[in-house]
Amino acid sequence: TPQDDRYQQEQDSPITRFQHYLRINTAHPNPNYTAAISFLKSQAQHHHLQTLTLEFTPNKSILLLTWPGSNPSLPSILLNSHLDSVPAEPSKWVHPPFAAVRSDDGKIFARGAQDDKCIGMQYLEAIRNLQAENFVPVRTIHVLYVPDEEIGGLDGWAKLVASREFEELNVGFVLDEGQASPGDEFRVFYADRSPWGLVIKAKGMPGHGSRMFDNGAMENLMKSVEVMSKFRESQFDVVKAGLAANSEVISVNPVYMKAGIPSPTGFVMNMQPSEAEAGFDVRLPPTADPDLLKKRIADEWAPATRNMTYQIIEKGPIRDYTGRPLMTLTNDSNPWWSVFKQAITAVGGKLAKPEILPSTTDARFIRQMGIPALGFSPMKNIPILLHDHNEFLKDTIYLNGIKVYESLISSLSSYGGASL
Ligand SMILES: CSCC[C@H](NC=O)C(=O)O
Ligand SMILES: [Zn+2]
Ligand SMILES: [Zn+2]
Repeated sequence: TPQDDRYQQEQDSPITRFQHYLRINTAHPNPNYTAAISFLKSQAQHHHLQTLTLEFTPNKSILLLTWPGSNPSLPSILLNSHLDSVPAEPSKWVHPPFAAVRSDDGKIFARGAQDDKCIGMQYLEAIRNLQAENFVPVRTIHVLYVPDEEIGGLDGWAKLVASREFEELNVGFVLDEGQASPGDEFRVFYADRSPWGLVIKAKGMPGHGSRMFDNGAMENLMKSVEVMSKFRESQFDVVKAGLAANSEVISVNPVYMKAGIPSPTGFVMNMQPSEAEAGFDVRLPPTADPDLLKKRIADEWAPATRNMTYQIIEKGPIRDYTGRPLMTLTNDSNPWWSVFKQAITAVGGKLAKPEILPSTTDARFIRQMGIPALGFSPMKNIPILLHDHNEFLKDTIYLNGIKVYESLISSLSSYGGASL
C-alpha cells in the first residue's frame, strides 16, 4: 500500500540516515568513535566503497573510504570530515541534543548537525546518487573520517599527515568543513587562524589581606590583563571600523583565571596569594607575524621585570614546509579553485568572497603539506550554530547540499581527465 511505501521511505532515506549518524554520541569528552565508524562502514558497503581503518591511537581510529578512479595515477580528491563534536548542555536545548528530532518545519536538531556530521553524510549521499547515474570518476575519490578535530587533532590528522599511508593516497585537492551562511551566498574558506594557548603566571609577595604593598601576584597579573585588553581592543576596533574581518586580526580572549584560596566560611578572605595565573585563547591569521607577537608577550604581557613567566602552547603548524603562510590560493592560478567555482555555479549556487575561518580546523595540517584545501559546508540562509545550543540544520538545506556535492565531486574528479 502507499502507506507502507511511505513507511519504507521513512525507514531509509537521506534524512533518516543523517539522523542515524547524529544519534551516535561522538561528543567530547567521551566520543563513541567505534559506533560511528561501524555505522559509516555499513553505509560504505552499500556504496561498494573500499574501506580502510587506520589506528594510530587506540580507540581513535581513522576511517578511509575509497571510490577508485579510472585513472588512479592522477592525484586524488579527498573529502574530509571529523567524527567528533563538542559537548552539549541538554537542559539548554529545546530537543535533546542526540535525538536528532525533526520539527514540523523541517529543522533537524542535534549536536553536530552543522559541525560537521552534515558534510560527512552528504559526501556519501552524493556518491550514492552519482553511482546510480553510472558516473565513473577519473580521479580516485577518498572520503575520510577523523577523530579529535575539536580538541586539536594531535591524535587525528597530525598523525595521519606524517604517515606512509597518507603519502600513498597521493592527494591533489581537499574539501574540508566550512561554516553556515546566514545570507544567500555560500561561504568558502582558504585559510584558518592558528591557535595558541597562552598561560601567563605572576609571582609576588604573599601577605595579610589588610596590607597595601607593591608587586603582589594579583596586582602583577591584573596589570598584564589590562595591557592585553588594550591590545584586544585595538584589534577589535579595526573590525568594528569595518577595515578587517574578525578572522583577519589577532584575537586574544581570556578563558580562565586561577589564584587565591577561597575562604571556607565565605567570611574571612584575608590571604593575598603568592601566585596567580590566567589562560588565553589566541588566534593568529596567516598574515600575522608570530615572532612579533612572541616579542610582545615577552616584553609587555608577561615581562620578567614584573615577576612573570609564560607558556605558549602552539597547536599545530603555522607555516607550510617551504615556510609560507598556510593559505590556499583562490584565483585562477589555482586550477582547483576554478573547478570548484564552476561546480558551484553549475548548480545555481553563488559564492561569497573567500574568507579566512575565524576558528581552526584540520585543514591546517593538509595545507602544511602544500596540498590545496578549501573549507566548505553547503549551508545558506541559516544561522551559524556551530558549538551553540540548539544546533540545527533544515532538511531542505541538507538535501540541496547533496546536489552541490554531486556537482563538486563529478567536476573535481573529472578535472584533467580529458587531456589524458
Ligand atoms: C587547538 S585546535 C582547536 C580546534 C578547534 N576547532 C573547532 O572548533 C578550535 O578551537 O578552533
Ligand atoms: Zn568542525
Ligand atoms: Zn567545531
